[in-house]
Amino acid sequence: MRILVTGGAGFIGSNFIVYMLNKHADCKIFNVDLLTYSGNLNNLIKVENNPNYKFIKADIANRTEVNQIFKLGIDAVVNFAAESHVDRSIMAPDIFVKTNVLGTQVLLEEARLNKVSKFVQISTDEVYGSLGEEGFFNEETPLLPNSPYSASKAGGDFLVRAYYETYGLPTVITRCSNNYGPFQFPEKLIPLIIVNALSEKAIPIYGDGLYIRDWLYVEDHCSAIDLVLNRGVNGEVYNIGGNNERTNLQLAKTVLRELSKPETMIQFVQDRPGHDRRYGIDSKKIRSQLGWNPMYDFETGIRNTIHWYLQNQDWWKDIEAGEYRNYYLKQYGTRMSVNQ
Ligand SMILES: Cc1cn([C@H]2C[C@H](O)[C@@H](COP(=O)(O)OP(=O)(O)O[C@H]3O[C@H](CO)[C@@H](O)[C@H](O)[C@H]3O)O2)c(=O)[nH]c1=O
Repeated sequence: MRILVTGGAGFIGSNFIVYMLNKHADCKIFNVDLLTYSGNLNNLIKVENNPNYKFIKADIANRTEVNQIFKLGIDAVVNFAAESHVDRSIMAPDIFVKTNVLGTQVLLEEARLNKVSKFVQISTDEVYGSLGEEGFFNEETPLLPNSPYSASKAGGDFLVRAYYETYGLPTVITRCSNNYGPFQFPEKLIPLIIVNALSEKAIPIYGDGLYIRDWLYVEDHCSAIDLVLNRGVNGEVYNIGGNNERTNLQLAKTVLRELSKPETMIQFVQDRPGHDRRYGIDSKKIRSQLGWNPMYDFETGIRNTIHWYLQNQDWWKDIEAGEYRNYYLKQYGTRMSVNQ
C-alpha cells in the first residue's frame, strides 16, 4: 500500500511512520510535512534511508502542491497534519483554520479525484467539548468544541463526514485522548514538565490543577490507527483512549517523583481561557469491533517517556534554543509573573 502520511514530522505522525515501516514490509510511505515550528526531521532519523520512505516538504492547504503529490500514486491518506496546541490557537486562531479546515478539505478533494481507497482523519476527543465528573465521550456524543483549536478540528471532521456522505469517499475518523511519549514537542504538558524539571525551571500548572485528561501512550495510538487504516468501516468514527485519567497536578507530582525533584517546583499560574475541565474516552467500539488493546499501562508509559527525554537531551535542547524559547517566554513568562 502506498500511504500518504501528512504531518509525519510531528510527534504522533513520526511515531506512526516508524511503527508502520517496522511492522509492514510492504508499505511505502510518503511523508508530507510543512516543517513548521514543531515538525522535526530528526524524529525520523531511524527511517530516513529506508527505501520505503520518502519525505516531501509541502503545505496541505496548497492545492497545487497537494495535486503534484497525488500524481505519485497514492492508495491511502492518513491526515495527521494539524496545528494542535490549544494555547497557540487562543493567541492566533487563523492558522488553525487554514491548516485544520482548509488543509483537510484540499486533501479530501485530491483524495476524491484520485480515488484513494481509504482516508483516515486523525482527530481529537476535544471536539466533544468538556465533561463533568461523570460520564465518557462515545462516538455518538454531539460535537461541542470550546477552543479555536477544537473548533477547527471539528470543522475538519465535518468535511470528512460530508465527503463520505456526498461523494462516497471511503473515510474513517479517529478521535484520541491526550497522547504522550518520545518526540513530543515540549509545549505540551508532559514533555514540558519533564524538560522544565530537568532544566531546574518552574512547572506551570493552570488554575487549580484539577483538570483531568485521559493519557494514551503514542505507540498504542499508532497500533489503533494501523487497525483503522486496514479494517475500519467507511463512514465510521472510532474513539481511542487509554483509560488513564489523571489530574494535571497528579501528573506533575508523578513526573517530579520519578525524577527525584521536589514538588515545590510546581507553580500555579493563571488559567487557560475556556479550559475544558475533563476529557474521558469510551473506546469500547474500537476494542470490541477491531480488537484493539493498548499495550502500555500508564506507569510503564510514563517511565519510558521520562527515560527517552533523559537520553535525548540534545533533541529538546535544540528546540529550546530556537524560536520556541521566545514563544515560551511570551506565554509563561507573563503568566508566571501575574501570580508571583
Ligand atoms: C501546557 C500546559 C498545560 N496545562 C494543562 C492544560 C490541560 O488541562 C492539560 C494538558 O494540556 P496540553 O498538553 O496543552 O493538552 P490539551 O490542551 O489537553 O490538548 C492535547 O490533547 C488533545 C487530545 O485530548 C489534542 O487534540 C491536542 O492537540 C493536545 O494538545 O494541562 C497546564 O496546566 N500547564 C501547562 O503549562
